[in-house]
Amino acid sequence: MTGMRPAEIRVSEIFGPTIQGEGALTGLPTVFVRTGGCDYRCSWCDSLHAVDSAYRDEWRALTVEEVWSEVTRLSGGVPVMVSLSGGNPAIQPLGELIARGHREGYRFALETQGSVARDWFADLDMLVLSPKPPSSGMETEWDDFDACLRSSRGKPQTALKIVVFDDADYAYARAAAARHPQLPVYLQPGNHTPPPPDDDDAPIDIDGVMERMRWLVDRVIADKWFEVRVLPQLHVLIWGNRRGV
Ligand SMILES: C[S@@+](CC[C@H](N)C(=O)[O-])C[C@H]1O[C@@H](n2cnc3c(N)ncnc32)[C@H](O)[C@@H]1O
Ligand SMILES: Nc1nc2[nH]cc(C(=O)O)c2c(=O)[nH]1
Ligand code: SF4
Ligand SMILES: [Mg+2]
Repeated sequence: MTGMRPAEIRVSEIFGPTIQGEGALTGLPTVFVRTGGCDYRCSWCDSLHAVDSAYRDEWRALTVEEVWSEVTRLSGGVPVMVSLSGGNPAIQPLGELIARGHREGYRFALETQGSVARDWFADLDMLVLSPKPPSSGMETEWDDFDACLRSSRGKPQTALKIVVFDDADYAYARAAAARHPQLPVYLQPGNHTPPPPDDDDAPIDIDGVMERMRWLVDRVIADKWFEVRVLPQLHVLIWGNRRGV
């Protein structure tokens, strides 16, 4: 139809290139497109500025072309990995953006909790499914999670990435891994200090992250869980919970 504005993407921030700080692609130069809005409210979410509607004023409704011009400007036109995160990026119309970037040789990873499935998951290069353990206060609907896996049609590289704070979370991660024996599993120690609204540079509890890291390593070794990978959030070790890195 003529005169219709193309579908808009609700964007909280676009930043980078920085290094991917989490999971299988840790260390890889990446541009982040962080969308605004989430169907979850994890008690320890470290990206509340992309979740809480108190931050709505900061979010922008952008067309694919507008998002794309920021991504290419940031990367200097050189193809790079683009991570679609949020919030829950699955609630945004991102299929066209992925097609646009692929035409220019960019690659796309998506981070989602697995609550909303989209056909365009099959067009991703990497799908990171991060179901939420008990400490988050959220309940996993495994039917929805399985729908996400079906939508991807086995095309993108796919991984499970689970945040662990305590014993109950660890047991949840074990059960989630057992449900999906075909998926590589990444365990990520939780960081307990989400940024207070106006202070990006608030110190994070690195000692706590390191303590949970040592505890997690001990747990997986004691259980002879030898297929798992245990990784801290590298960007948090380097920059704390600062935005834009
Ligand atoms: C902010 S979320 C956005 C994407 C999507 N909503 C999700 O949760 O997968 C990106 C990643 O950060 C993780 N994360 C959020 N808060 C965290 C915290 N306090 N400590 C460690 N990881 C955290 C999430 O579990 C997820 O794997
Ligand atoms: N460097 C860096 N790596 C990340 N990996 C996942 C992130 C996220 O918040 O989704 C993130 C982030 O915000 N920064
Ligand atoms: S699902 Fe992700 S973005 Fe949403 S509240 Fe939980 S950690 Fe934050
Ligand atoms: Mg983060």
